Amino acid sequence: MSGEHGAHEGESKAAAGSKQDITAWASKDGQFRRQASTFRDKIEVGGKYPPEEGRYVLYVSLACPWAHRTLIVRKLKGLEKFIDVAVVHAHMGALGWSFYPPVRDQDGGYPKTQGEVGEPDGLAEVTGDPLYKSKFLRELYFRVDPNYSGRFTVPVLWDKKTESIVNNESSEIIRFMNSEFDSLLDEEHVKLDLYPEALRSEIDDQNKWVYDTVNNGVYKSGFATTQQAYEDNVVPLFKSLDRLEKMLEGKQFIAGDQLTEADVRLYTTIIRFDPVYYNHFKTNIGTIRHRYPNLNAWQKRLYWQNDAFKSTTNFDHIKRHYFESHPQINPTRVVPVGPQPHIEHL
Ligand SMILES: N[C@@H](CCC(=O)N[C@@H](CS)C(=O)NCC(=O)O)C(=O)O
Repeated sequence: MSGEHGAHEGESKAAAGSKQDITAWASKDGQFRRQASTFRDKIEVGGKYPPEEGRYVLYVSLACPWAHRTLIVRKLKGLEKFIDVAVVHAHMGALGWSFYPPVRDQDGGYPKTQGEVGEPDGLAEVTGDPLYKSKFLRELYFRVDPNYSGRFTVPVLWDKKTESIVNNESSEIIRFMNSEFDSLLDEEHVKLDLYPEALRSEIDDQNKWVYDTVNNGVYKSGFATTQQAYEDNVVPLFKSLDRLEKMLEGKQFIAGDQLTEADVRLYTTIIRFDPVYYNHFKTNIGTIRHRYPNLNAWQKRLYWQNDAFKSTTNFDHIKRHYFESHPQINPTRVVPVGPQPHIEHL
């Protein structure tokens, strides 16, 4: 279950020091490498973190595809009474995720540093930090480990009882959400198994290449700072989309004939593709809606026919986050109006 983000751990440690500008993403060779997550405990029956009503809080950004996975699975499995949700603001500045809008410069733009708490700016669904009224997500990490030197990422699954982080790796969080609450759920939610025994090897296989070339592939294309690094990633990304398009021919779901975590993990990238990645990350060999009819139909079915997908998809947060938070890519921070609609109707 581990290892999704394990490949390049040491590499970005230095770049992740709290004095560094955390928006300096790429390595010297122009390639973006995602750092491994640090907190890797699990919720489990009889374990240190047992399933218990009202005990946990999931800190998320509605913009973030990794956090989005956990929100979808929380809804699909009916875990609302066990796990509350806290939502950060969409803008991420040099100090990382914040629970408040940043203070704007006199000209209305965002300042380079972001130490101050700004006025509410009308972005709906930002909850702030319900537990500690923190200004920045980093405060939670330092609460647990004052010497923490990794990145301050969402999602964070927080335990109210021990005041600690259970886990900050989405691929693991969705796995224990899928199984470890079952003894406390109604039949319908127990029945929904997103990682069924019979499909595990198929799902594991797909997870590997989909993670590397699609989920992370869009970031590796978008954060590349050399032509070579960009092309080295954007081409495999579209090869994988072509492959997924073929896999979905005459099929409803990615793995087997049922909804699984493979659908959840792919959806959070595909739903952001036309509205954001296509132009912001220059992944513009084609759009989902024009080049990939099967993928488009698949994302529309999930969005329009399953509330766990629709109710957790917030295009305001998604668009504002990317276009406003990466000045090295979009210095004006102007947010494009299209595509219209963000997702086509069925
Ligand atoms: N290992 C993580 C990756 C999470 C991640 O990279 N989240 C991004 C937002 S989409 C983040 O919080 N980045 C902040 C940073 O790296 O400083 C997971 O899948 O849970």
